[in-house]
Amino acid sequence: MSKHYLTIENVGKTFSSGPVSNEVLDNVNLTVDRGEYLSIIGHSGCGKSTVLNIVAGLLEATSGGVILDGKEVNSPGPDRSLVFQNHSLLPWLTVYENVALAVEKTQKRTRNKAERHEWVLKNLEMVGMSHALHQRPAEISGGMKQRVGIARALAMEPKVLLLDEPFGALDALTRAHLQDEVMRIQAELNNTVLMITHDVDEAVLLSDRIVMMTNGPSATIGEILDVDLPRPRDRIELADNPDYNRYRREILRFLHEKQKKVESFREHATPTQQEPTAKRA
Ligand SMILES: Nc1ncnc2c1ncn2[C@@H]1O[C@H](COP(=O)(O)OP(=O)(O)OP(=O)(O)O)[C@@H](O)[C@H]1O
Repeated sequence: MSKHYLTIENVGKTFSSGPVSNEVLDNVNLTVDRGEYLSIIGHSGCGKSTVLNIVAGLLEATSGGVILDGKEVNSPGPDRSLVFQNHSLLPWLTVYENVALAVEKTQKRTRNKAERHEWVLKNLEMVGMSHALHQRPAEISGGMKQRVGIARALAMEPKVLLLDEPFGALDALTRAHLQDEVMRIQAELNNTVLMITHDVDEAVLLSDRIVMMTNGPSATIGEILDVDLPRPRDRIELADNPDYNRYRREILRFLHEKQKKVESFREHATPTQQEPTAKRA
């Protein structure tokens, strides 16, 4: 058995539609330790969400598999909670009820009614949403909805928190604020986190390691960067930190090189090759 908390082993994924098949992932191998904050970065369409969805159990790998805390992942489960770019709150429920519903589903055996109530309040307090318990999603801002989504995910006490561009739809100031909140919460809870992002600064600021994916088709892990910056991290101070800037440059270099390869492929491809994400089975 792997000593790692989360293991993604030789994962491949091919989507098929009639005679056309699209090998999105090939031989993805990754291990994540307990309490680690790991980001996945890569060009649009390379297969980042596909990796996350396989870990979430929402998609089945065509080859290989995922092991979390010694158990193979075969379906979605409360040990993995997902936060998407666009909130997925139930619009007819209040902020409190949205979190309470997840707590009812996952904590009934471990907490009694009063404890579950306190737990909902605690998680909403952690993300700074205690003032809006009785409002519905339509009555709060995008940043507030993401906060509630994060509270709901945390309240489930997952073994791994899966974040799919959680700040992607937010304006720059709200995003910065929420990133700081997530760092504070992470310092307190030490969750195991797998996050997808397009944002190089966000990846360096939040992560212990950054996984850089190659472009598809048949995307895999290109490089992994260890981010050895002391915590707590302060975005203003980091702007002048030579290591921070070196990490940023390394990611940008990787992404730039991969982009050049795609452009050169497109320039030299014959018309039948010009659809890099779809190939005949
Ligand atoms: N359910 C599906 N059925 C068929 N093809 C899919 C499915 N999900 C994803 N794909 C294809 O897999 C490829 C990778 O998609 P994915 O969403 O994983 O990429 P991504 O790196 O997360 O992209 P982005 O950064 O733009 O969100 C794309 O070509 C996409 O069209």
